[in-house]
Amino acid sequence: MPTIEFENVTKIYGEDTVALDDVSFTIPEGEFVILLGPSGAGKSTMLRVLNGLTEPTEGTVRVGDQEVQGNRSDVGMVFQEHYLIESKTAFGNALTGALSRNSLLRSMLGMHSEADKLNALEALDTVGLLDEAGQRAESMSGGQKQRVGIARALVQEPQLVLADEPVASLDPKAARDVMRYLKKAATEENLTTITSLHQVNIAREFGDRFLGIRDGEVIFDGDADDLTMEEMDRIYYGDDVSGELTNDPTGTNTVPTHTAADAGESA
Ligand SMILES: Nc1ncnc2c1ncn2[C@@H]1O[C@H](COP(=O)(O)OP(=O)(O)OP(=O)(O)O)[C@@H](O)[C@H]1O
Repeated sequence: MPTIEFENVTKIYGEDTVALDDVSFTIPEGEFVILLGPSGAGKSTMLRVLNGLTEPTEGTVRVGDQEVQGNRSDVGMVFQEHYLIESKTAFGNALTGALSRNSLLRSMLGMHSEADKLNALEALDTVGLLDEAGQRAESMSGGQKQRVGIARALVQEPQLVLADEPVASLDPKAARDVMRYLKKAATEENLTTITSLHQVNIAREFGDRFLGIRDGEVIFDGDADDLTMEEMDRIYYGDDVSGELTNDPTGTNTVPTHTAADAGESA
């Protein structure tokens, strides 16, 4: 699996919306990285630049020794919405991950190779859903559907996995389950994985490394021990406002998305 490298990457939307501001970092192979930051900080843009859906205005993004140019089929994506085909089984949905490797005709005819089928079953096993392989997506829980989404990404045989708020719409227990399986898959396959998350406590449990993004800049780069509550305050509320997270009465530290960034201060 390749190293990821951002070198002085800037992304400006339209005339003057600076989503990424001269961002540089390197992620070694197999690392499980979590992006933290308020709404509008630039996390999704970072993921989109990595899978080639968005082109940087300046700078270079490399996966391995190749510069990212255009959409990549070797990146496994997991989204907040699972985008499963509800009428298909878990197995059928996982198999769609093989589409990018097969011809359109073969795919339309449902002619999947034995290797693809085996891959799909192994991927479902990895996310703990082998017994549910024959169950239709429409009858699965939100957490199970997200795990099928992870299986589908694994069947793609990706070089890296990017997950954009994969547990945002789940309750805390289901969210932990999904993250546990995502981490397990990444560890078993030594997959470099980058996930954006708003649930701070869940993030701390699973991340090897955290990048704190604010106003398009990486203002924190460290592990769970470095990620103190003061650092979290700085990432989510900036240098001016503090104490919001440290005083969180619920103890869940699920970061509200209605931060200053929403009010347009980051644009
Ligand atoms: N397609 C686009 N066109 C114009 N501006 C955009 C576009 N996509 C994002 N932006 C702007 O770029 C900035 C960064 O947005 P981005 O979606 O990357 O943030 P984010 O950290 O992922 O936020 P969230 O947590 O809400 O998903 C914001 O100011 C946003 O409004």
